[in-house]
Amino acid sequence: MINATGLSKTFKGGDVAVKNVTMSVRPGEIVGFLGPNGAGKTTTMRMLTTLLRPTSGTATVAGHDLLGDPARVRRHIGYVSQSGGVSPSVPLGEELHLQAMLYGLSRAEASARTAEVLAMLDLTGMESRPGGTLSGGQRRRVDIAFALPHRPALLFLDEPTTGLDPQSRANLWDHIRRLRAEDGVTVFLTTHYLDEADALCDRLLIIDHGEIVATGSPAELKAGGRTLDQAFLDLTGRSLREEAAL
Ligand SMILES: Nc1ncnc2c1ncn2[C@@H]1O[C@H](COP(=O)(O)OP(=O)(O)OP(=O)(O)O)[C@@H](O)[C@H]1O
Repeated sequence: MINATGLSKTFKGGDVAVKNVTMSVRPGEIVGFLGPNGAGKTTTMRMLTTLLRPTSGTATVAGHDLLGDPARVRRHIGYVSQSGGVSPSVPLGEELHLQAMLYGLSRAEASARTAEVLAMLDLTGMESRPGGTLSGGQRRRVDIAFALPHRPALLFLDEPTTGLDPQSRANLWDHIRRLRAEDGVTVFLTTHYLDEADALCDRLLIIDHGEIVATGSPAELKAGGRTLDQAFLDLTGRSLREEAAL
């Protein structure tokens, strides 16, 4: 579903954010992308979702060439950014319907798909609620709903549960698992929560200073009786990244 070879990104001014990343995600997997602050997760995700052009490297995403055919890649993926995109004042049913039409669905198809997507995220009956009236957990479910009208095969989630309480996080994990089980959606997500990576993901990729430093299932990374937190710190060190960057 994702095959990337040698992906790199150097920003203007010479900041090398991602160095020679080679990775793959198989159809139907839920893969977690972990790394300290500033490690290169969002930059990699933005390249894989066509939002940022790699400085070098190639990738196939959802069956299409990232650099040669980005429009087709976009048609087959969904992307939920860290900040989401729910309007605080527009009723969410209206906004989702509009979103579906922007993806090219007819008015009737958009209505049917809106109802379907709201049901998938347990939001049925909330169509008339503006985003500003929703709880944090509901808002994240709406963010995901907005990424689904065109039935993407691959969903990118950038820190989907940051700021949610434990109940809302567990609830969102259930929804992500359901998307995979019932619709066959492959999921690639970033997270700083290692319990989330452990509970939700089939496989983890760990990035540090722009390079992949480990890959494996949670069980593989915990081999030798380590917790995932210990494994993460062993692989990426204990220095504080934000302070180091100052
Ligand atoms: N537009 C930009 N211009 C210059 N440097 C950038 C830009 N965007 C990101 N960077 C730098 O690239 C590096 C990787 O950033 P990125 O946002 O990908 O990290 P991250 O792993 O997603 O971090 P976090 O966990 O804090 O979200 C950082 O050093 C960051 O400062």
